[in-house]
Amino acid sequence: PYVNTKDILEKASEGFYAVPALNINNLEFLQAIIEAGLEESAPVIIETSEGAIKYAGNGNIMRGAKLFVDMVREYADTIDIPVALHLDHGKHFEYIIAAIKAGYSSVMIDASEHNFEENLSITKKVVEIAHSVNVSVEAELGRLVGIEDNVVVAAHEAALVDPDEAVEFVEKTGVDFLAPAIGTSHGAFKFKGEARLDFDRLKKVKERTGIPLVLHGASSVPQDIVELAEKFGADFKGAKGVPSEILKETVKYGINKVNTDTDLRMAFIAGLREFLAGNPTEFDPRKYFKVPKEYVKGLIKERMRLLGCSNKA
Ligand SMILES: O=C(COP(=O)(O)O)N(O)CCCOP(=O)(O)O
Ligand SMILES: [Zn+2]
Repeated sequence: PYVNTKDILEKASEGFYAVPALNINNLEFLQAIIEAGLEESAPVIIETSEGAIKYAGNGNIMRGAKLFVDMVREYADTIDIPVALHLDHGKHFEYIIAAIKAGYSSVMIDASEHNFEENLSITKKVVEIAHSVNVSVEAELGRLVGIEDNVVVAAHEAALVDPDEAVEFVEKTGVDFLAPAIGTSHGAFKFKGEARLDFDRLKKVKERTGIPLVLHGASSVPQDIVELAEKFGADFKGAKGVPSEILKETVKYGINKVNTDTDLRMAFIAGLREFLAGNPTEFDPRKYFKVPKEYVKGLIKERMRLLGCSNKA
């Protein structure tokens, strides 16, 4: 069934596990995600960024949002695992309102580049609107910056979440789940040196707010996938993600939604490059997208098990 993201995440928070939030831009990634959820009997959170909505709607925001709601609802209403659709990194009202109008389960208002007061007032406004039509809301405190080479430069320190602000922020905005910046960053090149996240801040935010928490920039960038893609012509030199054991630690300290996009992209491109190299005569997308989808599905199933949401549907 199609559910509210908040329902999935409150169960995860109570059960001390996490659910991957999986980004889509097209049909194939959605298919891989749904199949993985069914095979793992796990709850599924699908999310689309503003860029994905623009891409699917060819620039028409309402069309893009409606396309994703229709695709996801058609699947969700015909299977027995809970499925939610979330707007990821909503920064502009036209996307946030379009997502709410189209029928998204939840929206993120990402006002983290503003100062605390402005982030708070913008988030409060979105929560009032979204809650009036039973849509749940995610917000972000602090900014996504890698903790470079173990030296947490003062500037980065300032970018990380301030646990003292988190309580006031959650109380005054009524936000349903929160993304505290603890040292991750988007993409495949997250750390130059050793991967390090600020668990101390994470623990404090969880203790003080008690609400479901979100980790952005959480992809692991598995080396075997990187090597497979490079074997068939990719150049991902220096790619490094969040090691699995560190990801597991974040769940222990209160993370319940784990944003995962880069890993899906890496699995897909590795599978696609491998298949195309071995099948020069193939030109049917239903054939040449099959192996990439299998790689994406396999990675998602592993991640569901790592995060503890398998058999939690
Ligand atoms: O936190 C993440 C993904 O983190 P990852 O890169 O570690 O997978 N996300 O919110 C996904 C952001 C995708 O945005 P866009 O479609 O504009 O590229
Ligand atoms: Zn993100």
